[in-house]
Amino acid sequence: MRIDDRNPVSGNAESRSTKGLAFCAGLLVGSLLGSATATWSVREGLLMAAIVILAVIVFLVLKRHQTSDERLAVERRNLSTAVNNIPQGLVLYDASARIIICNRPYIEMFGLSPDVAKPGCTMQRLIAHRQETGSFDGDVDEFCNAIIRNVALGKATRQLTEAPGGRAIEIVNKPLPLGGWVATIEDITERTRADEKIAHMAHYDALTDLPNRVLFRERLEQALKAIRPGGQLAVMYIDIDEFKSVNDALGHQIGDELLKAIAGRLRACVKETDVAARLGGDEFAVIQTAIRSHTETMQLLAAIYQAIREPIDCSGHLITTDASIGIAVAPSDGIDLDQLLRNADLALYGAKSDGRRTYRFFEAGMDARAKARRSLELELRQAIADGGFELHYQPLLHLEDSKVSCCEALLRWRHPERGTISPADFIPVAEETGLINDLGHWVLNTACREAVNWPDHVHVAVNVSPIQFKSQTLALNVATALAASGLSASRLELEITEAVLIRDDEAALDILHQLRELGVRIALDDFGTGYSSLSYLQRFPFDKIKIDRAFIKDLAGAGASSTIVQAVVNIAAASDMTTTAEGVETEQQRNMLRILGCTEMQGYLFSRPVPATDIRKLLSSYRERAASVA
Ligand SMILES: Nc1nc2c(ncn2[C@@H]2O[C@H](COP(=O)(O)O[C@H]3[C@@H](O)[C@H](n4cnc5c(=O)[nH]c(N)nc54)O[C@@H]3COP(=O)(O)O)[C@@H](O)[C@H]2O)c(=O)[nH]1
Repeated sequence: MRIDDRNPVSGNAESRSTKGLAFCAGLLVGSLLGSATATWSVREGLLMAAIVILAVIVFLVLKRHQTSDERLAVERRNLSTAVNNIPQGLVLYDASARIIICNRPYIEMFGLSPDVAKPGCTMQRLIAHRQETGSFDGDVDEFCNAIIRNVALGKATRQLTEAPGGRAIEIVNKPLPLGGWVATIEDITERTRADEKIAHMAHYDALTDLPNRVLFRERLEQALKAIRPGGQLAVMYIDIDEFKSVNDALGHQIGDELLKAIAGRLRACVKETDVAARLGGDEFAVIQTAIRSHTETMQLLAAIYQAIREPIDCSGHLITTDASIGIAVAPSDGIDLDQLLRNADLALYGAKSDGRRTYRFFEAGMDARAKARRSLELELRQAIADGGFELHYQPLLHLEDSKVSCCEALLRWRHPERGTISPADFIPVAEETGLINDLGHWVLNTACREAVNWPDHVHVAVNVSPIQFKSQTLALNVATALAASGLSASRLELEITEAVLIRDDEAALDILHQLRELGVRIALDDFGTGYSSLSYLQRFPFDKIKIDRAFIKDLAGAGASSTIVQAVVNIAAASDMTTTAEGVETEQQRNMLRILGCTEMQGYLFSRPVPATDIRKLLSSYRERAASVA
């Protein structure tokens, strides 16, 4: 490429000194010739001397010129190297909009001909050449005139344009103090991509590529502003139930896969104008816009539940999942962004409090309930610290001979103001907060210590929450409680619900086997509620099935309860499991259970749960009592 051949460094100083030297030489020769009035030989000598001096001066002048030219050539080369090696394109225009310098990066950036983009070329011609070669799309004169106008006003301009290959180019034109201007041209493709990437990262979740909380709020803000009179939008907060247990049991990689799959399914559920976002962890959210009726929100909810509940294959693990969803609708539940979100959150809290796997629309009063629950949590912590709990025991009887075979330990909270609080009210809060681990530990130790006082053949049953199965120390705690109390392992029965086995939870199964190896008995509690899949019975060889009291209540009715109880009894017997009927309140129920072949009964018919002192008295006299009720 040829850049400006003219020397960017001024040559005036050089020529001034050369002229001075020649002037001095002329004066000297003139004065020598003028004063040559003496003899010829003298004149001849003087002439020779003058010639010699002149020759020396001419030599010196020429030498000086040569040195100056060489220096200028070096400077020109240096300048050329410098301007051609900066990463930016550079064009220096003079005041008449002609190129003084046009560097190589500029020519290469736009794929131009060096024969056109060279010193002396006008800006119009250069831009016209860019148009011919496809790197300029627009009106050449209009473009050039706009820059020239701004330069005349002393104003810098900045333009973004596209170079061949789709690269992003930024052109900055800066007027120079002595006229003309410099145009710097930078390929900002990578910088633009990096900026776009940073902007994307700031607004999208890295794992699922769904909008994150920041973008979710922005979109909600826009959607709220866009609500027309009579229009509505719904905000859904979606919490994946028991996600943590998947992470804990199967590892974070599987957890991530699950979240990605759920994100994909949510994305597929919403329409283009809606938003599906991941707010963090297992929290997702949806904005449903332009709703015309409540039915539309119900339809979207149904679609979301169907999508989430469909089993998901994560690296060979078929995971069944579920969700709690809280919904707030604008404008009825609030038109202010934060208020609407607070209400959706309260609705979610309501769904979780009602046992999860369900949805709740925001209702006035939810705030008060949430506050009450929070204060319950604080009081629960205090009660654990103060020892505000006690265990009651409810006997289980052999249906055959009415002998007490076991007593179930049932937790009671003696609240200083509210009296005894039912475990049904505080166990869910204890599970949510993780306090169940401390409580469960206390129950286990207290029950074992109590049971050593009972007749040897009477077992003690202790409820174990699914949350306790997430702790790696459950089997160790059980072993310690047995050792500390001296209770034989075979007298301890642990009651678990199917929630422990609801996932493909190998870790929970491992713990069950560890417990079995200790010699304790494992009972499947509340059978008949929830999914009640018979596959749970195949996955672990339980010692006992406790049939939920809902079936016992309807035993004498026209429904299918007795058929179901019979089926469970048969399945259990075939696998050497015993059966306990829960909630037996009448003689009729007891008689039917005997006929159906059930092993044990538990219920108010024989005894309500009673304090430890009462159970001791009851056990010491149970022979007589058994005889009297038989
Ligand atoms: N993880 C733990 N859970 C516990 C613990 N202690 C109790 N619980 C669970 O709380 C739920 C409610 O228990 P509770 O209010 O004690 O109710 C028990 C009995 O009182 C009740 N029952 C017994 N017989 C009858 C009857 O004839 N009729 C009737 N209406 N109710 C009756 O049943 C509850 C025992 O149920 P189960 O555990 O399924 O055998 C309850 O789910 C407890 O499990 C604890 O320490 N840890």
